[in-house]
Amino acid sequence: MLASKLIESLRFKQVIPADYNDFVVSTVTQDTREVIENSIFIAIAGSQIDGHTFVPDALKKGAAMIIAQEKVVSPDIPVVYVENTNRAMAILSNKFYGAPSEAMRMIGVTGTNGKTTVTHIIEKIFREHGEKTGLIGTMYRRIGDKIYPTKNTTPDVITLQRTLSKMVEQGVSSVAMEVSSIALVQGRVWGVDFDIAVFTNLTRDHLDYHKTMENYAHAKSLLFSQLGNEYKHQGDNKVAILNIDDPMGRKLEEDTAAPVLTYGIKDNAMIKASNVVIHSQGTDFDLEVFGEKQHLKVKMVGLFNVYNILAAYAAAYAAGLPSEEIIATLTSFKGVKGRLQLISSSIGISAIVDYSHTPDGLLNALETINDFAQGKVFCVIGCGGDRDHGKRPKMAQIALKYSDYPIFTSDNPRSEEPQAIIDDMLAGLSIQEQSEVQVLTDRHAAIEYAIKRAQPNDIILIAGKGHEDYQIIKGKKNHFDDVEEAEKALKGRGAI
Ligand SMILES: CC(=O)N[C@H]1[C@@H](OP(=O)(O)OP(=O)(O)OC[C@H]2O[C@@H](n3ccc(=O)[nH]c3=O)[C@H](O)[C@@H]2O)O[C@H](CO)[C@@H](O)[C@@H]1O[C@H](C)C(=O)N[C@@H](C)C(=O)N[C@H](CCC(=O)O)C(=O)O
Ligand SMILES: Nc1ncnc2c1ncn2[C@@H]1O[C@H](COP(=O)(O)OP(=O)(O)OP(=O)(O)O)[C@@H](O)[C@H]1O
Ligand SMILES: N[C@H](CCC[C@H](N)C(=O)O)C(=O)O
Ligand SMILES: [Mg+2]
Repeated sequence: MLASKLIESLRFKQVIPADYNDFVVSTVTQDTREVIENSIFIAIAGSQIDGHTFVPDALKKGAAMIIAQEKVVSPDIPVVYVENTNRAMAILSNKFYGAPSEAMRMIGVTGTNGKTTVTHIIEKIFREHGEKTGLIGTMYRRIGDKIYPTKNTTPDVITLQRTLSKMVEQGVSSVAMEVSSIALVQGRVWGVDFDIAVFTNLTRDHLDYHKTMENYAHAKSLLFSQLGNEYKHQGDNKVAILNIDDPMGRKLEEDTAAPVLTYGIKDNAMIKASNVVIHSQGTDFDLEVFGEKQHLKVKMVGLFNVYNILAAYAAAYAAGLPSEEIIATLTSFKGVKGRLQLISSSIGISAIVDYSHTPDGLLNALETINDFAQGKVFCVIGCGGDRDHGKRPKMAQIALKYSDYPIFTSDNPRSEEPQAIIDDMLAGLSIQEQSEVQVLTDRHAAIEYAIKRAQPNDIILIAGKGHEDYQIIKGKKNHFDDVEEAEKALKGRGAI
């Protein structure tokens, strides 16, 4: 595509010089490490560094045009000045990659907890329906069966549009995508034409970034306020899917211009679960769709997973898939790696690896385990470094209240001192309560300690890291896998 054609999509701009030599754009990028001959380099004011300082680097590597919002010195190539380079980046990358989201059914899932789980269930439903699917989220980007690594839950807008265009090329028709609050604020999904937007829940997380719960809630609401405002194509069928047991779900009903499909357990939702019975191997409940009831036995455990299942059902229902087909997938779905992942053993001691790294996630995981535990419950828990400090004392209180043996350890301390993070956790407890906690900064030692002390029928929840196969200590990333650690420790006790 010619540069002049591409930048036509930026309505308000100043191009200096106006009479530049046109060229065929090789790529659009915000990162000088990706600049090649004839690239357009977009300078972004980041949280660490100002991308405008990389302009000389971009020139050296062959950039042929710069998009900037601050004055830059570029004697040889044209500079396009815009008000906001983040917005320009969203517009340009969408156009450069041929607006791929418009060619597929896009399902965006937002909320504090459950995004990864819900997107995986949705993906599975559309796959079993016979479609080629795409998945974008915390664990990876997946096109059909091929997995690509990811840095962010919701990628930057260029990586996102590039991924979507690859999906279109490869025949993907439905995409399930996690949309994080941070991505919404940073405009990483501007220009993405969502058909279905799903809200799971809102509880405390990411306050290091958003500062207040109001900002955090506003961020989540952006997915819904962006939905359904333009009914530009005939047959446009936008739907907002909302958990109305969460006050934020009710609020979003007012924010969105799209038709709403509600789900929940407590209130009178359109898609509703009742008579929920949780056991260690699964959950039974009645699914009511507009009043029509049927009994379901699913393999996923826990009340929160009933919410995740309702959300996924609603998304597939909104897309017009037959109910029997959706239910067939829901009842066979075994769950997602690192989400209440059970490691049972021949000695009757079980470990459960779960990605609960928020107060609400931890509370849900422990309440679920307490529902079916026959013996004692151990809880190995730490909190991530360089993240919201406020959640640390809260998670400590929950671990103490809902487990018999809380063991405080490290999650990913990142740049922080491991003991300092644990001290923040302990600060949430009284002196008496602190004496009831075992502290072992080394996560390997903490898991081993819990498994060594456990008796048959006891359950050890290893919380916070789920699918992660690494641990970041003092900025260094080492291999670490909670499931492997649990299996090793169980073997050490004679389990086969
Ligand atoms: C705080 C934050 O959101 N940071 C994101 C942001 O980076 P940044 O603003 O810090 O960028 P920067 O390092 O200051 O660089 C500024 C600019 O200079 C450019 N640059 C930089 C170096 C260089 O040599 N050349 C160059 O051109 C960069 O490409 C960038 O355009 O933009 C980057 C590209 O889009 C993101 O990868 C990065 O996410 C970092 C890795 C991160 O940890 N983000 C977390 C907080 C996050 O986004 N989490 C959410 C939620 C997770 C969940 O709940 O599941 C997520 O969606 O992942
Ligand atoms: N609907 C839910 N409500 C509350 N807690 C949940 C729900 N679903 C999952 N959880 C808990 O939260 C943890 C994370 O789940 P999941 O990975 O699906 O969420 P996520 O929103 O993708 O999280 P992240 O923002 O970290 O990517 C799970 O391990 C579980 O303990
Ligand atoms: N998406 C979340 C994941 C946290 C996982 C936890 N293990 C940690 O490292 O804090 C974040 O980046 O805040
Ligand atoms: Mg996720």
